Amino acid sequence: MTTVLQHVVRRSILRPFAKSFSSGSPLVDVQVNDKTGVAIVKMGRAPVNGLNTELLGALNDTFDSLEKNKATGMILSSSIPNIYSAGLDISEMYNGTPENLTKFWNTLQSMWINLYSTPLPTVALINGNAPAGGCLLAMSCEYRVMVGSKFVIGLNETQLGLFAPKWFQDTMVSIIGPRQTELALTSGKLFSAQEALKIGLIDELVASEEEALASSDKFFGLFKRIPGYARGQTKNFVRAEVLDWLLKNREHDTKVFLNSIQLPHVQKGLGLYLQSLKKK
Ligand SMILES: CCCCC/C=C\C/C=C\C/C=C/C(=O)SCCNC(=O)CCNC(=O)[C@H](O)C(C)(C)COP(=O)(O)OP(=O)(O)OC[C@H]1O[C@@H](n2cnc3c(N)ncnc32)[C@H](O)[C@@H]1OP(=O)(O)O
Repeated sequence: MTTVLQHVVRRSILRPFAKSFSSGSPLVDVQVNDKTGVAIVKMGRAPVNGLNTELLGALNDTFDSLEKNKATGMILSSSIPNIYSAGLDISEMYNGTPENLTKFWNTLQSMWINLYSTPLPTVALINGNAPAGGCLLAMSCEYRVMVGSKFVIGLNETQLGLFAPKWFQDTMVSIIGPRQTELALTSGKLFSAQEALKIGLIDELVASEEEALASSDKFFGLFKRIPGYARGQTKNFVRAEVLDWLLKNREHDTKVFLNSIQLPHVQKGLGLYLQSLKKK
């Protein structure tokens, strides 16, 4: 039997996410809680939320609009069952022209800079697998809640014959430290939910989206009495080192990406990996 309290709690979690806010893209759904001002942003690019130029651009525009429209917080999640994001869309990196590869990489950099540095409090509600770029999205938020114990998360780039760029690596170092990051990245480890919780890569593991929303509410509640400017500046200082590297080295980072990704053996590896995914 549902108690009155359970009913009230359930209603307060589920009902208020009613006001839609157009992201301007069919790939990103945004609902703003009209009482709290918290936005829930759901990626919805079938089949696996592969991060292509279009989805990355749509996310970037969404983050901008939420800041401009004075949202009070953001939950980044997915509307695709069992998938948070499969990471960068490999088809964008396979056989791409230098122009398209550059545009793709620059859009990824801009999206990350915006997400990582937003003054809004951010929660990743990880309701599916989150390899590589999917893990980067989650790690760039301030708090990570995974729903269900069957999913994996991590930077598995070396398994594809790639390496995670320095800013991906630094983002992980800032969460689980250099020792665990080195171990995880050199082996391309995908952590189970339990392992991720133990190592601190996620903050909570819950059984349902309802619980995850309640955890997010609790996280946002921490800042109720904290002036936004003080909170934002503090976040800036904590994140400055990781962020500044990319801000100062964008061109160099793009060159490293372009030069490495176009190497014949790297392209061959990507082609084989894509084929292996399609054969499954
Ligand atoms: C040495 C040189 C280095 C250069 C270094 C410079 C910079 C670094 C460059 C890049 C960093 C890379 C970051 C990345 O994010 S790479 C992406 C890594 N992602 C993965 O490895 C995940 C792969 N996918 C999966 O494991 C699974 O798909 C899944 C997410 C667990 C979901 O499994 P499920 O069974 O539900 O789905 P399918 O596997 O059947 O997939 C459905 C469909 O989607 C296609 N697909 C899956 N993932 C991707 C992807 N990342 N990109 C493009 N397409 C993807 C898959 O092929 C299927 O396609 P189909 O046509 O068969 O429907």
